[in-house]
Amino acid sequence: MLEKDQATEQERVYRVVQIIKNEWTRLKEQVEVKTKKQRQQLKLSKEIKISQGSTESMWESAGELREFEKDLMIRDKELINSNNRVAILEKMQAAPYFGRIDYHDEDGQETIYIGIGSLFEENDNLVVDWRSPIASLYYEGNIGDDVKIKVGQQSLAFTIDLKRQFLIRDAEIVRMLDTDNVMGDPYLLEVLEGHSSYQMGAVVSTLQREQNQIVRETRKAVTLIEGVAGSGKTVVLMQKIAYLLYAFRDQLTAEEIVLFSPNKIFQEYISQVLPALGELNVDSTTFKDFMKRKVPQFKLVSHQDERLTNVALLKDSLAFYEALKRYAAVLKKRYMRFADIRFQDEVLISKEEIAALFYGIDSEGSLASKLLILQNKLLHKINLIKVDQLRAVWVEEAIMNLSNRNLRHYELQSRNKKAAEDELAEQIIDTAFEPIEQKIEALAFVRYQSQYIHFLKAVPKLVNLSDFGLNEADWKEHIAIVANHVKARQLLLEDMDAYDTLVRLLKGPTSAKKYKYICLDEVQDFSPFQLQMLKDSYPTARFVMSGDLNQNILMKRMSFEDLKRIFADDSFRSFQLLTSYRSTNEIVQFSNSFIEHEIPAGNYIRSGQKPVVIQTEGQGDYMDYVKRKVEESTAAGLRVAFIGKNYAEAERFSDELAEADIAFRSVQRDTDNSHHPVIVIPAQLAKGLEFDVVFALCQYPSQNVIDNELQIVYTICTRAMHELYFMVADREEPLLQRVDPKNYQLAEHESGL
Ligand SMILES: Nc1ncnc2c1ncn2[C@@H]1O[C@H](COP(=O)(O)OP(=O)(O)OP(=O)(O)O)[C@@H](O)[C@H]1O
Repeated sequence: MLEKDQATEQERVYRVVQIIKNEWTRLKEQVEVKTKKQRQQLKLSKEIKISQGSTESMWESAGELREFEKDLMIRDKELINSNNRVAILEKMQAAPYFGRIDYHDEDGQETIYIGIGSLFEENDNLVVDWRSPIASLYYEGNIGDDVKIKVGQQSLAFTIDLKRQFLIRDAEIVRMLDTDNVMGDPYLLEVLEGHSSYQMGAVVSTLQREQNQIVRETRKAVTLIEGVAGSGKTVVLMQKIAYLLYAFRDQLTAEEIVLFSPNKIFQEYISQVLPALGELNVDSTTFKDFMKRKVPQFKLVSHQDERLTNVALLKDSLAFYEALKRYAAVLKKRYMRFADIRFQDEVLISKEEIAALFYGIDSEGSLASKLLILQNKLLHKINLIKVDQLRAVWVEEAIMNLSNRNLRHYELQSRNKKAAEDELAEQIIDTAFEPIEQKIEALAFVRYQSQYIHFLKAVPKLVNLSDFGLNEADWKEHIAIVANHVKARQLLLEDMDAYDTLVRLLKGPTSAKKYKYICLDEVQDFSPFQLQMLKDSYPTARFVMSGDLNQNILMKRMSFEDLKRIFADDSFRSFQLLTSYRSTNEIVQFSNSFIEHEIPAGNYIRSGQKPVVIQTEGQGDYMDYVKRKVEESTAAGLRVAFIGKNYAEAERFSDELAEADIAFRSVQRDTDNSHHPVIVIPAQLAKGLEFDVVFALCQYPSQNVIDNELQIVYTICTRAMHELYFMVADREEPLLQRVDPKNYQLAEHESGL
């Protein structure tokens, strides 16, 4: 029966693919023509700019220019949409859809096919976009289920008669399956049993019901996707971005979304997910890069010590953020650091005068608005000074120094020597004062760096240092370090955050970008300060965050309490994903030994071999065993990662591997290339990634205490999809003591098997 069906389905695939091809060819031609036209228009608009000669023609062409630019922008949008569509159609030519649902209600029976984009032939909907409301049926139900879905404001109920999944490659149906409740989701299993890859792909055909519900929730201003390792938090976040772009396509563009990832390796790992769904222009960045762009005058320096110091913990905290805000409020009354405004090596308006003007302003508004008033007052003052300067000696000298030709030109224009000289003097003064006015407009009369150091000095009065295990002497010592950094034009990330926040409090919001959605993956690695800062910098933005507070590698920085405080005024919804799709049941069980609190059980999806414990002390040559396993794995096309608890341990093991003559690549920085079948990597850089085979390097005696060791080990183990090897010095290792012996096996070289 299914075979006969397959022939019919294959016929349909051919027909649909032909229609896709036709649309693709047509659209691609259109895009080429449009791009060419746009280039010509751009050239034209440049020429118009150049022709801006006399005042009159300048106004004419400025109007013209605006028209052109408006037109270009609309065209640009169209072009972006067409480009996205071409990308989707290109993918759909190979696999036009992945699912079919037959359903009925009292009005009759319907069949829909679901793919990554929609396709019409006249009024016939040949493929339905996976993000459309009706496509929810595919994710929400199975044969025989009555499923309610929301279409606009309406809630509709349908009964599902058939759920068919396709695997189509190059327009050929490779496999086709009718699924029911009993079988579960065989496709999912097949996908999960496959090998890891260097880049994550889109997950649309096997998105699970609980994931689909998160993807489609759009009402709340803040969404937190919480879940155990490997439960698809990143998958859901990415699919959600694609969903938002579809659901709000009339109001939201890709440029209005920003996606933060924890590091560059991860950024690259997920970089193809959205393009695979036809969304090409979402801004993806790491927080470090984002800050580097915001504070370009400083170089970013990293901590010498991997551990988060108490000082860093303080600077990452909400208490520090609030201290900064309180400090800014005090600045309205005192402590502002102004610089003299100078002209021709002389003080034009002294810092004392500026301060008197500033504190004399009676304003209930923010510090920034008070500074704006000061700015206007200063500009006004400059205007008065300019009038005063009309007869100044330096102006007369400048006129004298002008060539006769220039002078003649002015005299001819005004036909009056006196008026010509006045006009000239004004021009000379305007030019001379322009840089000063620009500085005032840029609020450059505030000494931001000195103000920041002054804030740091005030911190002991604003924060209880002892809450962070610090005393005044520690703090003083730290200020000296920051002052040296500033002198050398460099800052630590947390100083960049605080410095930029102080500048924002002084200048008001300065960012040109207006993000409507801010998406954060691995939110637990952000500091509360950073999150609050994003929230205040983009007050109208909505937030979608995903994270696992069990994997708080960078110490307990973000807590639920912090999140609740930051988003206290917003509608907030958090979801929990409890099933790990990445790792085998055995790996999940083993890894759970490192979680200190109770976790609700998720579903077990698939089985594999028990994790293997390798003892490195007194058990013969374990490196022979490691070498054999690596060779077997790479021969089978599996990717292997040796993951250390920190940079030093990864480096120590790199030496051992090199000695054992095993080919590998060491990844020690987030700009290193991680594309190699065998890598050695510290946990900090492996977050979010996954490998077929993982060796957890826990055999080294700790040289210094590792904070959050359990969370780090949990993260390491949960990077494994199929095989986990846990390397310890011996069975007395406290970490191993946490694991029930029935959840692991010993390496063959030890058990003598
Ligand atoms: N519905 C699904 N269908 C197929 N694969 C899935 C599904 N959900 C998750 N996966 C796969 O499971 C793996 C883990 O997903 P993902 O990286 O999104 O999890 P995570 O919760 O972000 O993990 P971690 O917190 O450990 O980084 C990926 O390979 C992903 O493709």
